[in-house]
Amino acid sequence: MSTLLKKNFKVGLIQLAAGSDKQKNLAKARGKILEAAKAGAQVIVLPECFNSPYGCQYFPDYAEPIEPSPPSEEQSPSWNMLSSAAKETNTYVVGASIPELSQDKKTYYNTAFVFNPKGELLATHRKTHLFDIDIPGKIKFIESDVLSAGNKVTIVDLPDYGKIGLAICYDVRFPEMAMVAARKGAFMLVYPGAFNTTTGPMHWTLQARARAMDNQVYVAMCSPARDTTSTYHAYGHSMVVNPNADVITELEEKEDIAYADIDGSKIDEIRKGVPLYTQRRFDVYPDVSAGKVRYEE
Ligand SMILES: O=C(O)CCC(=O)C(=O)O
Repeated sequence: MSTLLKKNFKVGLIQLAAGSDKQKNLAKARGKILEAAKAGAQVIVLPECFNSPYGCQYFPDYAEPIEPSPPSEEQSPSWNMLSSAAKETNTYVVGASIPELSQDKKTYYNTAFVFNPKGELLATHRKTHLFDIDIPGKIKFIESDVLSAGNKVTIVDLPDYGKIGLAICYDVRFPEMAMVAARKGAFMLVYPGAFNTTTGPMHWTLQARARAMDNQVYVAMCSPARDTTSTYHAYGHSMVVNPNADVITELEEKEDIAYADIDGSKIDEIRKGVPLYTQRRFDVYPDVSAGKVRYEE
């Protein structure tokens, strides 16, 4: 019996390319959830922006209101597909993410959902750090032109397994979020994310391994597949990293599903060998997970 994980399980990361037809994107995502469940995955993750192409110009057209909850099929076909696929496959589904339209219809967010095997919503995470970057000659992307930011660290208790930390893409670059989730007991950090062909080769694997190494937890990064006919070229390379910061599964750039066994004893073994959790010096520096942290679990 492990300290953080009640039961070992298989995670499945679905790397798919979303095109311009939302209905087709949802049907494809649903089919892949069924496929992953059939292959034995008990926790299934979709990539950032799975119902729409990735880009500020698309978000308003593909956005769905999810409040009041539960939204009707007409209001949010994406929410309803995720809920019914989780129920049908008896799995946890991290349905991440879609552009969300706020209830007052004034604000857009980039929002991920977690459903339990009964199809009930356990949590939502609104991307907290918006992807506003400008690397001259390479990539400029200003998500805040259209989206607003979420305002919390999200920790989700999966009753069969334990707690996961959930954040989206650019959020991975802010180690404080990961630290808060890990120190509050998360065994795995899940990041649906659409890095690109500039920042992906530079930092995708490094970020995943760094968050795993610093926190001695599993890290799951789930990307869209690369579509070179689209306006944004996703990096792909969905991967799972273990608590020793080893990449234990990694895809290429095309559509595929990555599977990995999540084993609680591995976390205990790594933490026993390198006992960071008993060696931290909060008398020398502050504990970012203590004091004023806005989080939800
Ligand atoms: O951090 C990066 O390099 C990419 C982030 C990104 O693509 C996103 O937040 O959607």
